[in-house]
Amino acid sequence: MSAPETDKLALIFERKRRELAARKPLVARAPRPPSRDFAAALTRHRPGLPVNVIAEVKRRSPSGGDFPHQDLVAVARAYEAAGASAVSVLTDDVDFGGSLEDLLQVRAAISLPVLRKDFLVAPQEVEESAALGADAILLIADALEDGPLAEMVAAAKACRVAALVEAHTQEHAERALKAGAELVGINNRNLATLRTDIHTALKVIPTLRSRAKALVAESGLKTREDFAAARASGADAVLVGESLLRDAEPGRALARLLAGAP
Ligand SMILES: O=C(O)c1ccccc1NCC(=O)[C@H](O)[C@H](O)COP(=O)(O)O
Repeated sequence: MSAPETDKLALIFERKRRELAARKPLVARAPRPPSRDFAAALTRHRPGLPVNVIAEVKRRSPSGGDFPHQDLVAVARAYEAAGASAVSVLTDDVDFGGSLEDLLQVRAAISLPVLRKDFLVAPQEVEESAALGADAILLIADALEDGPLAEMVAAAKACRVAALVEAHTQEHAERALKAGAELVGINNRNLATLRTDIHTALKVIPTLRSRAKALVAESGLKTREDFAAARASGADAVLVGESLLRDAEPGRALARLLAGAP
């Protein structure tokens, strides 16, 4: 494996640290809106649905290149109509073509809880995300040391924004719990090599079931069988982006998966 491939996550985090050091603190332009309950959306039992879905919007990704849908608000509205439980918005610009403005616009257009999916490196960014109106943030255990991870989980609790703490291995999932995480995501994508294997989540999630408030299987999920396997492993929700965004109609693609049609 080439160095850039093996080091993708590390490179993103190095860039994020440089960006944070070079900018001024973000100030919200409007009062923080009442937050929407992300944890409840992940754990709500919805009869007839295979699993709760956090449906993702992004313009591109390092592994997937450009996606055909650039109007993220329209896609998010279609996800809501199709039965998504929450929406994830990539706010990283360089690798995903996103922004905080996207997050605000998507949130204003729908009534579901919205996850800020980014590569946050410091408690300041947790506080900024909450002030700007994110209902939830993603933290990546594989890339954060124990101290900063625990500080960021604590910052999220203090400013009442839900923290979904993601890990790619059992070891990092244990670190996430030790840091105080209540919502844990197992990412099937190895963020060093970018390859996905859904068995990653299927193996780790059952070991966490009694220790987390909600569990999420992330990345590489494409079929209703994948959804059912994630649910059977103990996942409350799945996080799905690319397989929906490759469809000419992402909302219809989600509705088909939730309804079980081929
Ligand atoms: O998706 C990438 O290429 C990627 C590269 C480097 C860091 C993170 C990356 N993706 C973040 C995610 O894990 C996904 O956006 C998310 O879990 C949805 O996955 P998918 O359904 O496979 O789009």
